[in-house]
Amino acid sequence: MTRVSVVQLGSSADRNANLATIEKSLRTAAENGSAFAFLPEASIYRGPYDPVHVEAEDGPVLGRMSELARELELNVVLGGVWTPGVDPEHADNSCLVFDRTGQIAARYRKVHLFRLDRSGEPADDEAAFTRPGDRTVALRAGELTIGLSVCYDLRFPELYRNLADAGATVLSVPANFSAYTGPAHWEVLLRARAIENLCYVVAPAQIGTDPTGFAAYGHSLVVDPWGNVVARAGDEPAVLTVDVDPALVQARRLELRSPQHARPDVYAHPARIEELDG
Ligand SMILES: O=C(O)CNC(=O)[C@H](CS)NC(=O)CCC(=O)C(=O)O
Repeated sequence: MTRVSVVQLGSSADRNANLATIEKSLRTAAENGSAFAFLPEASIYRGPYDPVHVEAEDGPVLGRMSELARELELNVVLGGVWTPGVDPEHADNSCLVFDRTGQIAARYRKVHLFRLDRSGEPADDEAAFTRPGDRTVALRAGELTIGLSVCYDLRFPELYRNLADAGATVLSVPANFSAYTGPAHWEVLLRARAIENLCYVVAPAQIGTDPTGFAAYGHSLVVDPWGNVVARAGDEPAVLTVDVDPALVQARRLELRSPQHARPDVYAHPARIEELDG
């Protein structure tokens, strides 16, 4: 068993205030006896893109995250933070994992960039200020293997199958999911990713509206490998603490072997199109 905490935040554009809230949440996670804390996307800063909010790994903000991980002896999965990308106008949206000594143990750069075109509203277009990543990343961490992703990645099941094939038993989906899509899509997609890969899914989320007017859905969730919701938050800040049992992943995968029954060799070819005449 590995105890993990999933943190729900309502981050703002005030980095110092966010860091103070993050610190409190991490202290709660450590007091609860967790080995891991999962933080949502945009934990450190949530607001309009500006190159001043791109964080260097050896800078003060990520340095503070590293110190906290070391002080609390807590592995910290920092959901999504802007790190230096191709140029100052295009950062990477990175998930960084700090181990309990404060070292960065894994880096994943968000592969799928969010775009939403609602009629009558300016498009949400993450690619305007973000460079997409091009590699999947899973982290072996004691008895768990954690597959990394960020927010909009949730809509792409192939990514999670790739992570499960690499041995992931826990899928991490830190989010700043929109309140527009969330009610219909968030829980359904998270539970589907758990069920189709027979993995735990941990999904820390943002709440509230950021200074750009983006309203987040909240409802952080932990799902077990059978698709059951084992913990859920509402629309308030929260620290959800659960025990994750990798033996349950193995047990369910012996009952139901659907991941092994996948036929990527078949899906590699376009469908044959038949015509119904008359
Ligand atoms: O801009 C930042 O600070 C960090 N990036 C985000 O918050 C991104 C782009 S706005 N949010 C999502 O991917 C939401 C996806 C979503 O809501 C859906 O798939 O329906």
